[in-house]
Amino acid sequence: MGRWQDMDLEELEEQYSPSRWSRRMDSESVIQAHIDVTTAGTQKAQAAAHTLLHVPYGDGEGEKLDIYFPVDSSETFPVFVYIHGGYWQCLSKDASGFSAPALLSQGVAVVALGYDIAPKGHMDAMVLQVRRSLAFLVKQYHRIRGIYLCGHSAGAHLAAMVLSTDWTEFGVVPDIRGAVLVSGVYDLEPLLHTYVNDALNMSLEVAQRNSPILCVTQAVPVAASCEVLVAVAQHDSPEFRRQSQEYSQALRSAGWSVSLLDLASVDHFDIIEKLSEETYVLTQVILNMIARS
Ligand SMILES: N[C@@H](CC(=O)c1ccccc1NC=O)C(=O)O
Repeated sequence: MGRWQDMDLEELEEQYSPSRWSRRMDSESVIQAHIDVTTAGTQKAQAAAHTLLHVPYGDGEGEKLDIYFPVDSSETFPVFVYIHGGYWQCLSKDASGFSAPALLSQGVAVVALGYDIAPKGHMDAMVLQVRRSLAFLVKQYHRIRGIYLCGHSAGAHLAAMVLSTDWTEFGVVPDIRGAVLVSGVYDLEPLLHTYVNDALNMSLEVAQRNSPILCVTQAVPVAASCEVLVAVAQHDSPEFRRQSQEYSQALRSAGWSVSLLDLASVDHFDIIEKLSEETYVLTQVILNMIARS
């Protein structure tokens, strides 16, 4: 595979269309199945768990989050914060609670973040929203014992941007002990030339200042205690796989503690859907990460 700069537009669009790389279903079906499975999984989780839904973390309509409490929530508990994907233009927190059953049973709370997707939301605003939602959480809930961030696809991009946050203006430094970045995009520039940018309407400047690979911060002692897991699917496109490799390397070079997880036999969608299963390798890796720190 050549450099993205040398690809023609058709090839670039193919590389940045995750659904075309699934071996399970055709493009349209795999996206529909993803929406169906994550929505149904979230409804099931909400029916079974003690929850606080639609908690506002700001004044905006889309600035809401859902909290799923673990079975025994009398003490402090670790919190798994999930940021959904959908190329910053689809999906919502209402399809973001499917991992809760597997985590709640192990004493981990789950928070599903909402943010304003495009065309209402702009890239700068989405990044600010997820940062503010974390500041809100730690100010509001004192029973949090460590935050474990997780994002899928576009959500992994937003989670990665959280890692490069200068918290001074937020009045609080969240205790982020782990980050699980699943099938993400860390350099937005190639997207400028694809259909993905039709709704986002990013300029080169916006794409660059919101590209995690261009704003990797030197790991400070507090960040060194934060473990980063960059996960990518065997059936992600070569460009998605390259982005994960390059971003994990960039973080490592800056002193972060990073593991690159190349997950076999999954694609861009079931790599995250399977977090509903307790025995799935990524679920186990996340639970181990939380248990260790
Ligand atoms: N049009 C895209 C859709 C897509 O990328 C997507 C759909 C649902 C959830 C996550 C996605 N990818 C990244 O955020 C595709 O071809 O797969």
